[in-house]
Amino acid sequence: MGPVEPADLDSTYFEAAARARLPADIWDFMQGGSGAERTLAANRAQFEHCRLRPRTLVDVSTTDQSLTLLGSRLRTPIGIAPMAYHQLFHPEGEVATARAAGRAGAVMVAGIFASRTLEAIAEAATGPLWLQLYWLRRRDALAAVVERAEAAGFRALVLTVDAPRIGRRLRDARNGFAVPAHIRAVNLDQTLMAASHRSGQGSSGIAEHAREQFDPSLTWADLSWLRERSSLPIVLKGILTAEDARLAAEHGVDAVVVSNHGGRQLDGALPTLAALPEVVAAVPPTLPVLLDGGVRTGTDVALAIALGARAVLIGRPVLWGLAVDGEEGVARILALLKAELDDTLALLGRPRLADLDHTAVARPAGSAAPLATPTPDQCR
Ligand SMILES: Cc1cc2nc3c(=O)[nH]c(=O)nc-3n(C[C@H](O)[C@H](O)[C@H](O)COP(=O)(O)O)c2cc1C
Ligand SMILES: O=C(O)C(=O)c1ccccc1
Repeated sequence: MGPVEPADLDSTYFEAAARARLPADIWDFMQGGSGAERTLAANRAQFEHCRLRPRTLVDVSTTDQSLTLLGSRLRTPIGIAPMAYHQLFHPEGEVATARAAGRAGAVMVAGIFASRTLEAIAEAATGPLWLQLYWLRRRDALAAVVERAEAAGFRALVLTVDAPRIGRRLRDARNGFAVPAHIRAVNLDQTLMAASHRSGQGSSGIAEHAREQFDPSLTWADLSWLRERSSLPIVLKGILTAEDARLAAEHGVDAVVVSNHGGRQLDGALPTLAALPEVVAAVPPTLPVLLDGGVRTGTDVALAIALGARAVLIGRPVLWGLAVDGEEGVARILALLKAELDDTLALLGRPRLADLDHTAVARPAGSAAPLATPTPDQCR
């Protein structure tokens, strides 16, 4: 056998290759964060800051990264975060992403701003699909999408709660970013979408669109509206505090995603890995907590799971893979992350996900002892 494709040794190749292929404004839209991009950087920095405590002389001849999440069997805790308009990155869009997710045995969260129909995505998928929602002023349009998702076989609804409006994305404002006319959020009534395709004054088409169509009056009391319309599990995405985690549990949600939207919403918000322990501590142990934001390696996945996440979602690297080689590119990204996680589990002496607890994480700066219990300041 010859040497392995250097491309498949880590995800940075895909990042560079995607940048070389994409128009500069689409690259900026994808890669960028809000404001000074402090939270975008902090998500990565927090993972860099944490260290693992490997155990030895553990039988790791069999490793296992499979799990059951909201009733679905998954071959990996690494899933695909909801992202708008995959056709910006490849002509097959979400259909290619769904095929790759199925091949990996990974969950895919499709976005309400998907550029392919829910039915086409479901047709292509061979693994579990969840649908992400924004709280639209047009509740009839939201209800229609929920009904179609349920009919198409989607298995959970993921309501994004960190975007009553779009964050100040300076790159998009400078570029006057607008979604190209031929790429459409086909699951929504086109009469609602016009603003997305025009660049606004000192703002992007997406920000203008959200100002028109997103309902910023959403509160906890509105969750019952969604409950009444669907029997699917409900997941809240964008929880960063113990207070909101407690409220989520009290309101009967089925899971939460610790997320700051990949540093694209509130700049200055805390990094997700730092928020994770307090969220985990605030909810019953049976309530799954997921995390996204800056997860780039198998080590990152293991750190998140050790600090209490049941699974992680990957954002931008999936789009790098999609831009580089469609379904095949996404499949390669997922295979790479899974292989890295498999190596991490073996070398860490924790061959199953259930073996990964807070004792696998060291305090920073070389301190050997784990904290007795995970606390909000663990590995800060
Ligand atoms: C291009 C792009 C589009 C996104 N669109 C959505 C969206 O429509 N809905 C949503 O809830 N999150 C959206 N997100 C946020 C992701 O779901 C996720 O929280 C974030 O990308 C995770 O961070 P990471 O990219 O560092 O992995 C988007 C992110 C990117 C990069
Ligand atoms: O959520 C996002 O980050 C995002 O970029 C977006 C895209 C389209 C509509 C709304 C938000």
